[in-house]
Amino acid sequence: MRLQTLLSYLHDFTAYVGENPDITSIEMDSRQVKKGALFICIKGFTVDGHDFARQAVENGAAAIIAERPLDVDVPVVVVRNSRRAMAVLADAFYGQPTHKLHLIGVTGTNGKTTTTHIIEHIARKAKKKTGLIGTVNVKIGDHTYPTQNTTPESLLLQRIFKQMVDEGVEIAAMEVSSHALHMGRVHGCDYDVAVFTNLTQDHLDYHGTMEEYRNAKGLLFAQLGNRYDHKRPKFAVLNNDDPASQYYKHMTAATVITYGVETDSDIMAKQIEMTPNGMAFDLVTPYGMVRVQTKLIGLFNVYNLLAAVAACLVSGFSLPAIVEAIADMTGVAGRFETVDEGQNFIVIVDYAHTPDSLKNALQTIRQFAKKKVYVVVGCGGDRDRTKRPLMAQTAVKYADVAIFTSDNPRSEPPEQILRDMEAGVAQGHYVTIVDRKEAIHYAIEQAQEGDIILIAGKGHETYQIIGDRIMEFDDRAVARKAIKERRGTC
Ligand SMILES: CC(=O)N[C@H]1[C@@H](OP(=O)(O)OP(=O)(O)OC[C@H]2O[C@@H](n3ccc(=O)[nH]c3=O)[C@H](O)[C@@H]2O)O[C@H](CO)[C@@H](O)[C@@H]1O[C@H](C)C(=O)N[C@@H](C)C(=O)N[C@H](CCC(=O)O)C(=O)O
Ligand SMILES: Nc1ncnc2c1ncn2[C@@H]1O[C@H](COP(=O)(O)OP(=O)(O)OP(=O)(O)O)[C@@H](O)[C@H]1O
Ligand SMILES: N[C@H](CCC[C@H](N)C(=O)O)C(=O)O
Ligand SMILES: [Mg+2]
Repeated sequence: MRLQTLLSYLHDFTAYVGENPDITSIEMDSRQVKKGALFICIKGFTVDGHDFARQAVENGAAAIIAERPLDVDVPVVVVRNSRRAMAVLADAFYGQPTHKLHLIGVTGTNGKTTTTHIIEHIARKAKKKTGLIGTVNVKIGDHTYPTQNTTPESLLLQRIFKQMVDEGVEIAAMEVSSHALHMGRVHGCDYDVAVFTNLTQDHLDYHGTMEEYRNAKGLLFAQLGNRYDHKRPKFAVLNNDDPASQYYKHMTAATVITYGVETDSDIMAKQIEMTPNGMAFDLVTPYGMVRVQTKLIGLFNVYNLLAAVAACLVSGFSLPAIVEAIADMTGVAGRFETVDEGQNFIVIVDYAHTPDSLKNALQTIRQFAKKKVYVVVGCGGDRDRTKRPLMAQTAVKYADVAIFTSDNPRSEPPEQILRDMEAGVAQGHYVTIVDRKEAIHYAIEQAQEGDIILIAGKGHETYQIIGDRIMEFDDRAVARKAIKERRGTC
C-alpha cells in the first residue's frame, strides 16, 4: 500500500515531507523493522520510540510516523498523537478486519479470561471457527500463540484480527483490559458485544482512583458502535449485581442485556446447588428456563457463566446448544486447577491476585473444606501497592494457615513487597517465606489428610520475574514435585 493511500485514513497529520513509498509492513519496534516498513515512534513508559527512528531507517524503514520532525532520510509524517495514529493506520493497513468478525469484548477486574474461554467453548461446540485473545494466549482455531499483554497494542491486535479473518474465524472473544482501554490499544475495534464482569480494587498504581479505573472500563461501552444497524446490532452485557453497571448503562447507546443472581435481570441463576465437583442452577432467560449442570465451581463462576450465556444468546446461539456446551466445559488453565498426584490432601492452583478474587477463591474452598485450609500467596511488584495489605488480610481471614511469599517481584525488592503485605495483619497470624518454591514445599510438607492448599496469584504462568530476570517457574510443576518428594518418589 502506498504511503499516501494509507495517510488518507489519517485526518490529523500536521506535516508530511518527502516521497510516496510503497509500505509493506508497519512496525512500532525498530528491531522488527524490515525494508519497506512504516515505523511508528511511540513514547513509552520506559523509552521514547523517537530515539530509535534512525535505527529503524538503518533497518530499512521507508517512512516514519512521529510526534515531531526528525532528521532522517525517509519521509516523516508528523501527527499529534502517534498511538492514536497507529490504531487508525493498523486498522486500515490490515483491511479493517474487525468489520468482518463477530467480536465480543470482555472487561472487568476479574473473570475476563474465564468468561472469554466459556464463550469460545460454546462457539466451538456450535461448529464455529473461533478466535481468542487474552492473558493465557492468543488462539486462532486450534493454534495457540504466546502473548505478552492481556490486550495487545493496536498494531499487533489488528494483525491478529487480520490473521483470524484470513483463516476464516467467524467469532472472536477477547479480554479488554483497563490499561488497553485507557491507552487506546483497542481504538478502531468494532465490537458487536461488550461484556462487563465486575469492578473491585486493582491497578490503582496505573489508574490512581477507583473512579478513574471504573471510567477506563466504561470506554468499552461508550465506544460500542453509536449507530443503529439492524444487520449488526450492538449489545452491552452488564452484571446487574455490580453497582458500576448502572454507570455503564448510561454510557452506551447499545441494547443493554443484564445478568445477575441477586438483582432482577434479563438472565439469572436461581436455585444454585454447589458440590466440590461442580454446580447446578436454574438458568432463567427470555427464551425460557433450563437447569444447567457445570463442572466449574464457585459462585464467581456462576457469574462468569451468566455473562458468557448472555453474550452467546445475543450472538445468536440457541439456549439448548449453550446449555449442552456448558455441561462439558472443564476449567481454564491455572484457574482453580487441581494438582493431583494421588495425595490425601487437595492442592489448588489459582490466578487470584486481587483482594476480591482471593476472597472468592478462599470462600469457595471454605464451603467444602472439612479440615485445614492453607493459602500460599504473594503480590506482584510494580503493581498496585495498596492491594497488598488487603490481600494479606483476606488470606489471614479466610485461611487457617497463611503463607506469604513472592509473586513476580519485578523491579521491587521481594522483602519490601512482603513488608507491605505484613503491614495489613497482626504478627503471629502468618508465615513469611520469601522464596516461592520453598513456600509451596512448606505448605505441602505441613498438610495433613483432608486439608486443602490454595496456591494463589500465578495460575497458568510458567515464569517468575525477579529483577530483570525471567525464570522458569510453574506453581503446578513445583507443587507436583513437592508432593512426590514428600512421598519419597522423586
Ligand atoms: C506499562 C505498560 O503497559 N507497558 C507496555 C508498553 O511498554 P513500554 O511503554 O515500557 O514500552 P517502551 O519499552 O518504553 O518502548 C516504547 C517504544 O519504543 C520502541 N522501541 C524500544 C526499544 C528499541 O530498541 N526500539 C524501539 O523501537 C518500543 O517498541 C515501543 O514502541 O508497551 C509494550 C508494548 O506494547 C507493552 O508490552 C508494555 O506492557 C507491559 C509488559 C505491561 O506489563 N503492561 C501491563 C501494565 C498491562 O498492560 N497489563 C494489562 C492487563 C492488566 C489486567 O487487566 O490485569 C494488559 O493488557 O496486558
Ligand atoms: N467473576 C469473578 N469474580 C470474582 N473473582 C473471579 C471471577 N472469575 C474468576 N475470579 C477469580 O479471579 C481469578 C482470575 O480470573 P480470570 O483469569 O478469569 O480473570 P481476569 O479478569 O482475566 O484476570 P486478569 O486481569 O489478570 O487478566 C480466578 O483465578 C478466580 O480466583
Ligand atoms: N494482568 C495482571 C496479572 C497479575 C498476575 C500476578 N501474578 C502479578 O504478577 O502481579 C497484572 O499485570 O497486573
Ligand atoms: Mg485475564
